[in-house]
Formats: sequence, structure tokens, C-alpha cells
Amino acid sequence: MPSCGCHSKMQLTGILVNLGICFRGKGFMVTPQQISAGADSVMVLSAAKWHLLRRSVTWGRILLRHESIYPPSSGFEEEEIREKLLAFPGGSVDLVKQDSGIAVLTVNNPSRMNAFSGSMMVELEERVGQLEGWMEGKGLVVQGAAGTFCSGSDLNAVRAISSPQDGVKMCMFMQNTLTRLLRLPLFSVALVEGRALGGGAELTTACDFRLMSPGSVIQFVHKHMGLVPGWGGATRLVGIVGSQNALRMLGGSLKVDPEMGLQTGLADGVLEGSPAEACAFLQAERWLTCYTQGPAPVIRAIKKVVMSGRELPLEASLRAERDVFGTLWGGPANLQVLASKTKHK
Ligand SMILES: CC[C@@H](C(=O)O)C(=O)SCCNC(=O)CCNC(=O)[C@H](O)C(C)(C)COP(=O)(O)OP(=O)(O)OC[C@H]1O[C@@H](n2cnc3c(N)ncnc32)[C@H](O)[C@@H]1OP(=O)(O)O
Repeated sequence: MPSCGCHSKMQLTGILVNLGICFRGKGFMVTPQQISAGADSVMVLSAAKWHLLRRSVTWGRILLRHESIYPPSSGFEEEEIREKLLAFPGGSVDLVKQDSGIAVLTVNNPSRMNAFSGSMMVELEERVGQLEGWMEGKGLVVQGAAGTFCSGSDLNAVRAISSPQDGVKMCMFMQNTLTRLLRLPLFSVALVEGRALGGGAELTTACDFRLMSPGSVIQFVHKHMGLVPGWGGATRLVGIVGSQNALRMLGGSLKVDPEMGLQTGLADGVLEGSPAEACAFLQAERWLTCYTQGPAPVIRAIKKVVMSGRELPLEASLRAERDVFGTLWGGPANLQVLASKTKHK
């Protein structure tokens, strides 16, 4: 059992406090004040608790601190990959943060059916970083420009990044970015118009929800490319539609239309007909607003606790839920409601 010497206790506790995770319980808790006073009240942890706690700290650090899912030891040198991708310019990924707390992220490369050039992959990571720092954010609509969603990687870039090593590096870069996108503490919806192909289909799975317009298609064309999803789309698809439907969609490279999307659960809603292109975004924004009405801290906390339930082992998730709860109990939103006549019609 690791001797939980004072230094490591302080180190561990420091990590917990740094993560804003303060456990309360029998002898098990140190307050930030105690830490600054050189706490020695952190009890020696049992081996099992030490392992569990370390894992939950690791989990918590990755979930809450936007850390990379690939450490440098896995060959993921983010700066090196970024430089390689910037060698393939074209298009843009645009972000508008609205006062309503709902942001709009647009994959903008219409001459290429919104295919991701290398520089757009870098821009996507930068936009996700901006959203991670947007404390007022409650919702996000991800869309494509010019009435179509995204046709995956730019094939010109794909042909140029053809070595397995570079392909895997691009894969890790996009997996990391899309995982952080999905973990944003806000409700995200992919507004699918036209086609979402290949990596574009994978991008839809990195949002909490998907809304499809009439005639739109989500298609995992990877098999036709001699590939499997590489941006994390297969992993997320299984969680969304289940393994059988995932096998069908990937193995059959099925063209998922709005009807099949609703049947399988890949689509959470279908937009109304023409002039769809005129108000598709407004419909999506209105749909999202049903879930993002309310104080930003509460909306963001809801996403955090659901994310913990989705990704963490039971006890770590319960602890994360408790800590998020602790940030709201007795907070402004809670006290304001308690001060009024509380009735939920
Ligand atoms: C991990 C997955 C990831 C990867 O492996 O790296 C991928 O996503 S691989 C790419 C997967 N995507 C595709 O294979 C889609 C290829 N494109 C098409 O099938 C069709 O273009 C379309 C999307 C079905 C649209 O067809 P259509 O309406 O007939 O329009 P065009 O074909 O004429 O396209 C207009 C214009 O756009 C260019 N284009 C379209 N998609 C891409 C792309 N992915 N990369 C680069 N360029 C693309 C297309 O070449 C046309 O350009 P011009 O020929 O210059 O007019």
C-alpha cells in the first residue's frame, strides 16, 4: 500500500482542491483552509480507497480539466500535429457566442461541401478551447454552411496525409478535439442539413443531440474508404444507437435519413419542411432553448452530472455529482426560488 506520506497526502489533496473536489466525510475531508494551514488531518487512505480516489481524481481531472485523452507518452505531440495540419489550408470554422448563452459553430468550406481541411481541424480545436472558457455558455448549435453539414476530411488532405503514422496522429488530434466538444458543460445539438458524411457523420455524434432537416442524410462512408471511423465516431455511435444499429450503419454504410434517424435514436428530432433552409437554424435554436432556459450555472451543472454518469464509474460519478450539487445548494438560483412561492405547475 503506498505510504501516504505527508507530501503525497498534500499533493493528492492539492490536486483534489485544485479540481474543486473537496470530499466531506468522516475524517476524510480537508477544507482549503486546512490545506493552506498545512493540513495533517488527511487520514491515511486504505489501499482500495487510495486506488479508487486516485482513479476518480484522474477521471475528474480529465473530465473537468479538459486534459488530453492522449498523454505525450502515447506519441501525441499536439504542436507537431498542429503544424502538419496547418500545411493543408482552406475554409474556416466560425464561432458566434450569443448573449442568449447559445453559441453557433459553423463548418464553413462550401466549395468542398464543408469538408475539413487541415487548418479547419486546427481551428475546430481552437473554437472548442474558446467554448471551454465561456462561463456564460448554455447551448451550442453545430452546423454546416450553405445548407449542407460536412463531408468529412478534405480528400486532398487525406491523400497527402497518407502515411499510417500521420493518419493516426490526425486521428488522435480529432478524437481529442471531439471528446472535448462533447464534454463541454453546455447542451450541444448538430443541425444536420444536406449531408453529414464520414468525419462529418462522426462530428454529429460529438454533440449531445442531432436534429435532421427533411432530405438530409448521415452516412458513415468509411467502409467505402477502406477505413473505420477514426475521430471517435464508432465509440460514440455505439453509445447512441447501440451496437447492433452501429454495426448496421457502419457495415452497411447506411444512408440514415430522418425517419431511420428517429427509429434508431441517432436523430432526436426532424425539422419542419420548406422553407427549411430559411429557418432551420431558428428551429434548432428554439428546440435547444427548451432545455437551456434558466441560470447558466444550473444548465452547465446538469450537463456535468450527466456527463459524469455517462463516463465515470459509479462511486466516482456519485462523488462528482455531490461536488456539483455542492456548488448549487444555497447558491443564488436556489435561494431565489426558495424565497418565492415554490410551485411547479
Ligand atoms: C475519419 C474519416 C475521415 C477520414 O478518413 O479522414 C473522412 O471523412 S474521409 C472523407 C469522407 N467523405 C467523402 O468521401 C465524401 C466525398 N464527397 C462526396 O461523396 C460528394 O462530394 C458529396 C458530398 C456526396 C456531394 O456530391 P455532389 O452533390 O455531387 O457534389 P460534388 O461531388 O460535385 O462536390 C462539390 C465539390 O466539393 C468537393 N468535395 C466534396 N466532398 C469533398 C471532400 N470530402 N474532400 C474534398 N472535396 C470534396 C468535390 O470534389 C467538388 O469539388 P469540385 O470537384 O472541385 O467541384
